[in-house]
Amino acid sequence: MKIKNIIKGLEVEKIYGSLEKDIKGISYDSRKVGSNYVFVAIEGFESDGHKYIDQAIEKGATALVVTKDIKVDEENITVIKVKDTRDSLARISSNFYGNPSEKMKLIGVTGTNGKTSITYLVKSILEKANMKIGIIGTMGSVIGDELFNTSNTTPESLLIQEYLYHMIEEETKACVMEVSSHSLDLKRVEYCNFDIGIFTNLSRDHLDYHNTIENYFNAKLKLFYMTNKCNIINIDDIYGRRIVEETKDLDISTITYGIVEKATIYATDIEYHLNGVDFKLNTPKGSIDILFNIPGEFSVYNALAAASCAYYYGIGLNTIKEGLQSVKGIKGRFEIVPTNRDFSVIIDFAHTPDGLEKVLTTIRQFSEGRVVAVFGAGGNRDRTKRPIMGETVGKYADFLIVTSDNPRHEEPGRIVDDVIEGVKKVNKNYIKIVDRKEAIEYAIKNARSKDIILLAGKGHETYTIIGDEVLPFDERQIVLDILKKMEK
Ligand SMILES: CC(=O)N[C@H]1[C@@H](OP(=O)(O)OP(=O)(O)OC[C@H]2O[C@@H](n3ccc(=O)[nH]c3=O)[C@H](O)[C@@H]2O)O[C@H](CO)[C@@H](O)[C@@H]1O[C@H](C)C(=O)N[C@@H](C)C(=O)N[C@H](CCC(=O)O)C(=O)O
Ligand SMILES: Nc1ncnc2c1ncn2[C@@H]1O[C@H](COP(=O)(O)OP(=O)(O)OP(=O)(O)O)[C@@H](O)[C@H]1O
Repeated sequence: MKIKNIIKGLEVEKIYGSLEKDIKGISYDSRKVGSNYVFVAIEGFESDGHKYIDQAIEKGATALVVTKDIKVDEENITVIKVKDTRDSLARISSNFYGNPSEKMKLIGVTGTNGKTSITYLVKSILEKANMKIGIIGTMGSVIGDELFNTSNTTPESLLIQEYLYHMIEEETKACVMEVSSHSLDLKRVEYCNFDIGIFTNLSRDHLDYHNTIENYFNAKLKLFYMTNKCNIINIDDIYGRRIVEETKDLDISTITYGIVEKATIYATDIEYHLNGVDFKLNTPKGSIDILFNIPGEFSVYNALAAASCAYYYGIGLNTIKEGLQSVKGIKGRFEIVPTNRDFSVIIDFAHTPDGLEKVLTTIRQFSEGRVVAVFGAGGNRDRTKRPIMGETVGKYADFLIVTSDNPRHEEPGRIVDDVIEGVKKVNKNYIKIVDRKEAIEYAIKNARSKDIILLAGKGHETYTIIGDEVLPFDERQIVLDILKKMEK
């Protein structure tokens, strides 16, 4: 594609050199530049892409997108100066891949908790309506029948556009994408043509990045100004109500969902049990009973969000029911590990104070024995939430084993101590076992009849991150190995 076509719609300050060159690819990482590429120099948090321009040229870049004045051989290298290279990366990536989001139904899901769960529920319902669906999110990206692992929940704009392009090639009709607050702030989803935006909830998280809850909220709010057709909002959440208020003059539809406040789509007759939750799904076009296989009130909210999306697309109640009921579980979300013992083990991805509260209150509803929590907090991520997580778990669990969870570059024992600060305020029944495998072993070896052991934080992850190393760590397998060892 010619440079002049790639830069269509780009807000350009200055251009040096020819726009007639053919471009074979785009990269914002000098190490990944190939022959006849555009290199986009980004001023990041750790480093500055402008420092790597020589390397990018050596590797074959023939065009540069920059924010700073630079000196290069203008005969051979085209230089495009812009105000914002993250925004420009999104624009040129979308152009390069033929603006794929305009050729499909794109659904964005944002909020602190529930994003991944909702993407899988939406996929299940739309598939029952015979639509081929792609996913972009924490558990990787689903394109056709393949799963591609990504390190971010919402990848960089270049990768998003590339994935959407491949989805179109696979004749995918819709894509449901988790939209993190970081991605909204860092313009990864700019120029994505969203049909629908879904808001789940907002609670304390990522303050290492956003500093204040208000900034965090404002980042999320951006999505609801980007959608073209419909915003789907959890009206029981205080921030959900703010989004409805702030966007009320936009020329798009709003569907609210909830259990408490008056909503367009709502649940009644809710009956909770350990293996799921039954409820009546009410819509302006009628009601239907749902037997949902993931327990907890939070699951009702996730199901309502997915049902609202399907409802907007005119999918009938019976198909919505079929789609919701055919989800037997989502990996690492309230996943019950089969132990064949008189105690239970549940793996759950809860890693925020709110997520932990939701999963523990759900367990509390059915527990006949003790609730034992094995959990920790991630390293190099929001430190302020650690004691709050500790206090939350301290409130709801009978016994706590505080351990590691992806320490990254931090000293694991110190992270555990940060969590224990909060635990101590409300509960004295805890121990510190920094090694997570040993912590799980302790919980299982000391389990009593009817105990429910919650392994919180890792969810679907089958690895642990220590320093820069990603080491195998599959809690399902670890539990089974410990049980086997105990049989000997
Ligand atoms: C804070 C943050 O989000 N940082 C993201 C950001 O990095 P950065 O801009 O700071 O990059 P940098 O290291 O300073 O480098 C600047 C530029 O120089 C380039 N470079 C660097 C070295 C070199 O040799 N050559 C070169 O060209 C880099 O490619 C980059 O373009 O841009 C990078 C490229 O897109 C992202 O990978 C990176 O995400 C990091 C890995 C990250 O961990 N982000 C987390 C916090 C995140 O985004 N999380 C959210 C939410 C998850 C949740 O909900 O829990 C997510 O969506 O995943
Ligand atoms: N609607 C919800 N409200 C509160 N907690 C929830 C909700 N849905 C799920 N959870 C809890 O949060 C955990 C993470 O759920 P999920 O992966 O769907 O959220 P997420 O927003 O995608 O999180 P992340 O972006 O960090 O992956 C679940 O394992 C569960 O404990």
